[in-house]
Amino acid sequence: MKVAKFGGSSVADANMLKKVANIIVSDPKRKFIVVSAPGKRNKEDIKVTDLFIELGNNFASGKPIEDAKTNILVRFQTMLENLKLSTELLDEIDESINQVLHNDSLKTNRLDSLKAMGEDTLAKVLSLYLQSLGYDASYVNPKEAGILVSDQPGDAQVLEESYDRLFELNDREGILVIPGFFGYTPDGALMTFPRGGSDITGSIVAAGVKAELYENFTDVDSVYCVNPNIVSNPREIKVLTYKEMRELSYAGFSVFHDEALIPAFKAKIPVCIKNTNNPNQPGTMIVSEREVDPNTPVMGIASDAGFLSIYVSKYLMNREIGFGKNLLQILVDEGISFEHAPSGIDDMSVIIRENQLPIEKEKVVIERIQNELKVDTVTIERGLAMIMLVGEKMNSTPGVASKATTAFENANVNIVMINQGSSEVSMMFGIKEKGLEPAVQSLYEIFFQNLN
Ligand SMILES: Nc1ncnc2c1ncn2[C@@H]1O[C@H](COP(=O)(O)OP(=O)(O)O)[C@@H](O)[C@H]1O
Ligand SMILES: N[C@@H](CC(=O)OP(=O)(O)O)C(=O)O
Repeated sequence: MKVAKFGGSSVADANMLKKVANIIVSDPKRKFIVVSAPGKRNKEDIKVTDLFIELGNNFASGKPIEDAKTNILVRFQTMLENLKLSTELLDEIDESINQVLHNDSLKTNRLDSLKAMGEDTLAKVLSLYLQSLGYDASYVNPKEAGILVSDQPGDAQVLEESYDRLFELNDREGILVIPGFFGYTPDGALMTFPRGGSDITGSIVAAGVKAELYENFTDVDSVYCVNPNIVSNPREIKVLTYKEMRELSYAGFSVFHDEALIPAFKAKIPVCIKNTNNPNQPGTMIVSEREVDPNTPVMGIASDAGFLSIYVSKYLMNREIGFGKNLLQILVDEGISFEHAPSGIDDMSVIIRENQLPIEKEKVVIERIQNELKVDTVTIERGLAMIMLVGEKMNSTPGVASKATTAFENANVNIVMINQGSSEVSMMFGIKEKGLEPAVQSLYEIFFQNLN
């Protein structure tokens, strides 16, 4: 049996849901269906999850919630009407919103309960639609499915005991439609995964039911070796390893959530990324091992903006036992997670996502580093972008770094930092944000343009 997950773009409106239903029923092995909340119908549109977040934030700050609520209800109303389904579900959404907003025991995870309603409602809509077409389909809530998670609002992690519970879904008849993006703590509290986390649900379900394949349907024919919004018509990737895909997603390939690889990887379930608008295309397979073409040691170029670097220097830092630990401990104390920490003899940089260290918090962090670590210099540089080259055999192929630096030079982009990943499959470059697009385009040209 297969697990098929449909992302926000695949369930954005009634027309897309018709395509989704056709895909599901065209293969009887597609028994376990995981869905996102309706995503953007066009570039200017707003994702339903973002509407729920707006509603929750407005409520928390005492602002009116009516506009966001109306937008959500209209979105589902249009969908239900175009699918010729009853609109009774709208009263249920309205009622659920009110319950969540006025139940004080939900204070710590109220936003999670709201965010989850997008996927929850969509799963109900899709199962009703499949039933209206005459198929045996049912909505299965993640609690009923057995998805147990840690008590971390907006950042939940699956608990191991989920997998045995999920396996029991194999005994159920018909097509099972499960909302993605959330699970429940053992105490019964709803928690969401990080943003984009329906991919994670799909992977957990695939591992739990021991699926033969996890199909992840999105809006592109395949994973490309570079973000298609930066380079037009880039080279398609046919096969990737889990490790390569995880590195690439972590560093900016938004097509698949980086945390979604692990459950599938551990259970050895192959993943296939496919296009809902073009389902007959083979898509991209993600597997344990692949043959390496010596001409393409670099499989992909990932990039992301919105980073900052804390640069610290101190004479004889190399001789001071525990310096790195103490620096990172300050970040732990301040609740800041870091991404990379390249270091030299007398200096060390810590790369952090800008949203982890808002300007208001900067002063405290700098003062603590100065006072507690007695450093010579500490500076913070914002507006950085990271570019990651990824490929399983990249680091045993001579000349990759030199080709990459030539590409930066050709684009006239200065490299602020270089870090070779310890995983040996990636090489990272830090640059100023404004150089991101020219640098990525130049790297693409040097590594991929002349390949067939
Ligand atoms: N390297 C890449 N290959 C394919 N798509 C990419 C890549 N990098 C970024 N993307 C973007 O990811 C999008 C699909 O991811 P996402 O919007 O999360 O899909 P979904 O709505 O299915 O969850 C594509 O439309 C594309 O713009
Ligand atoms: N709807 C959630 C979860 C998700 O996976 O969405 P999408 O499939 O649109 O990336 C979000 O927007 O974060």
